[in-house]
Amino acid sequence: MALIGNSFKLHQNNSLSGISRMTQSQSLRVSIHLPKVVAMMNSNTRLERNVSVSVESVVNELNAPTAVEVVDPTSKQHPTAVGGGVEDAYGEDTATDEQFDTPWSVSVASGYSLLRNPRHNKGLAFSEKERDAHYIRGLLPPVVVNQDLQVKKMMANIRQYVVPLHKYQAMMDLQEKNETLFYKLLIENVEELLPIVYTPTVGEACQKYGSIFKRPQGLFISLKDKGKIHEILKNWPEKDIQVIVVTDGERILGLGDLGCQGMGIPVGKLSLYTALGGIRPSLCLPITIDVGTNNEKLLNDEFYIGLRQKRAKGQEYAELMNEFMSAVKQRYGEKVLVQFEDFANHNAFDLLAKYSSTHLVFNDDIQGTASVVLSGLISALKLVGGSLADHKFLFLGAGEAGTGIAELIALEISKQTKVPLEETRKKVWLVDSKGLIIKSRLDSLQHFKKPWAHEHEPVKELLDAVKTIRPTVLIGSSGAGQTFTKEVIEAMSSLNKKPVILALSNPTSQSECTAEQAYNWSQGRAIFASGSPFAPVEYNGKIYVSGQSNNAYIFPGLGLGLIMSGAIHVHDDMLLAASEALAEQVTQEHLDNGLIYPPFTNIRKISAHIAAKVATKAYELG
Ligand SMILES: O=C([O-])CC(=O)C(=O)O
Ligand SMILES: [Mg+2]
Repeated sequence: MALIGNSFKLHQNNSLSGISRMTQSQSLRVSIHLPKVVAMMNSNTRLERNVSVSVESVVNELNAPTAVEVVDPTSKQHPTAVGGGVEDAYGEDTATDEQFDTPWSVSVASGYSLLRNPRHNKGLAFSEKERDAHYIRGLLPPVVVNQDLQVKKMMANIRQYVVPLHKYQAMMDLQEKNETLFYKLLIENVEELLPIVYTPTVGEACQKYGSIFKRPQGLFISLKDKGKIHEILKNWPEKDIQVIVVTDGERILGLGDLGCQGMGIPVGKLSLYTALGGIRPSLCLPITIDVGTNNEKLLNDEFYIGLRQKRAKGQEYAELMNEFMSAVKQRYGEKVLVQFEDFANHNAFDLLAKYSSTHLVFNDDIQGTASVVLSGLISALKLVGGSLADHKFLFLGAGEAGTGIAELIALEISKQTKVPLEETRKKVWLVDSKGLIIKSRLDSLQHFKKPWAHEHEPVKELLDAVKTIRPTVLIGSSGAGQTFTKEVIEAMSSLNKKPVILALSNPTSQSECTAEQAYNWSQGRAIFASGSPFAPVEYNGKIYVSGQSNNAYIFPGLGLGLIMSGAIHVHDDMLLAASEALAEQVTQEHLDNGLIYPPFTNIRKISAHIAAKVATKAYELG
């Protein structure tokens, strides 16, 4: 691995792709040295042989937005020959494509076009020398400013907007004009800007995507493109792609079917891959698969940007997805990571089951959310006491997030106690729209709910389920806002000294309860976290700061670890490793303040830790 053994070299070429494979015996050292590698990816320094990197530099370097290629000089191949996520040192994963087959060629922008190229434009930060070298003298006013001043000005502009959607639009405009500045802004102001480029504002942006649409972002693949998907991938200007986030827009956050307008989600998720995980933007590809929408409002909206037809399903849907998945592997190799995002339950589980053995895929809503919640629970145990096995979990919502989290909890208990999974699942109960999931409902249950059907009398309402199951942990994954009522939280508080309450649904409007409600109704005793952020709450003269239980803590680091290690499959143990790595970042001070997640301000360091643990696990797994 890059820096181990001091026999490697870093080139200033903005890429992760040169990280080469390691043997299994080296895995121990990965866990120690990987953060250094992560740091190096973000530095612009050219490191020659025998350079050692201090641990402090990791944290410093993580704050620089651009990435650097890491190359193993012992490898014969040049990094540009890479087909997938890492250098193909063993010739295993060369994509079957001809690489130079697009009908146009890429040239380095200069002059006027350089100023209109978001990837290379620096605006007023171009130096005198650069203005001469790139033929832009005269195209800019004389002043030369540094990036810090640019950040200061942009933040002042953004703060002037009162409406979050306007802030979102300003951020998207910046991404279109000066990508480097966009990421610097996001990295340096992560807590302030995350709610803008991500949940909750991105939800509203998707709802209004057609009417605020200016320039296309990402790649749109629709039913009309059947048989041509591979050609379409070639139209994308970058050939070396390492992460794809794809949606079909059928279940955007808790907002339902937004069809083609779901594109805001892959775009937002991938900007976090860069800002939170240090992955170079050009390696990231947002994709929306448009198979129609069942959202009547959108179908009748004159500004709707997608296909005006009902959703394709069954064979037609499966064939398009299959063509897509094959084309992706053919074009980018077996090490390209595909993150499924915001698919509806009925497709999400099937797609994951179908492609997890042939592709490097994970479903963020099932697995990413599970990993972040498990991590929060590991930390919560330090506040409430006991081991996971001592607790009882009740979910409202038995879809992707609910059953995904439930399974990871049961798996972790099983690992800790050596009790079979079938038994540990009995610690976990789920309520769906028809009530408690129980044995007598087995025949009519969707397949992903069946493992959670335990022996019990029918219970219709959540409140009654709380009273009869007597959970210590209540988790909302229903997509339905205001479902943790005063009575529900009071019941949880009468059963538990410190009830653990997680209201995971996004955006804020869909949250099962607000932070204020959780603290007020539990008389300040709840250990609370939510999917979308809430401002601190004052209760009885004390300030309560709640954590954000959102998969954004996990996917950038998980993805980075997968890419770095050259993994070709995602294993549940990697998700467990990510959970533990995140929980390790929660300090006593955080816990003393009731926080079960570390603040987002340190997210790049946190992602580096997660990546290191995930990569270590990948090597352990062979
Ligand atoms: O996007 C988010 O904030 C978390 C998530 O995956 C979802 O709610 O679907
Ligand atoms: Mg999602």
